[in-house]
Amino acid sequence: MMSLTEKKCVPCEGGVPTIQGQEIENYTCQLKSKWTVVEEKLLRREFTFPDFVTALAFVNKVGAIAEEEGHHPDLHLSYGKVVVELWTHAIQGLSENDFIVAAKIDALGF
Ligand SMILES: C[C@H](O)[C@H](O)[C@H]1CNC2=NC(N)=NC(=O)C2=N1
Repeated sequence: MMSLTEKKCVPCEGGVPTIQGQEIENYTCQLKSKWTVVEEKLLRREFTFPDFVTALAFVNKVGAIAEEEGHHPDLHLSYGKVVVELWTHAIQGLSENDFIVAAKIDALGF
C-alpha cells in the first residue's frame, strides 16, 4: 500500500462522501499522533517555535506543500505558534487529501 507521503492530492469538486467513523482511524494511524480530529470534520495540529520568524518560515514551507498538492490548510500564525487545520472545503469535511497534506507536513520534521 502506498504511504500517504507517496500519494498526491486529487482535485475535489464536491459530490464525494466525507471520511467518517472507523475510516478516519484507518488514516490517523498513519499520521504522527499530535493531530487531533475535531468533530469528524477537520484535522488540527499545533506547532510551537522559539519565535515569530521561525513560525513564519514553517508557514511558508506548509504553503509550498499546499500549492504543490493543490490542497490548502487553514493556518493560524502567532508568536512562536502555528495552528494547522485541514479540511476539504468542497465537501465540508475530511477527504484523503487532508491526510496526505498532514503526512507531508509531518515529514517536514517539526
Ligand atoms: C480545484 C481545486 O482542487 C480546488 O479549488 C481546491 C483548492 N484547495 C482546496 N483546499 C481545501 N482545503 N479544500 C478544498 O476543497 C480545496 N479545493
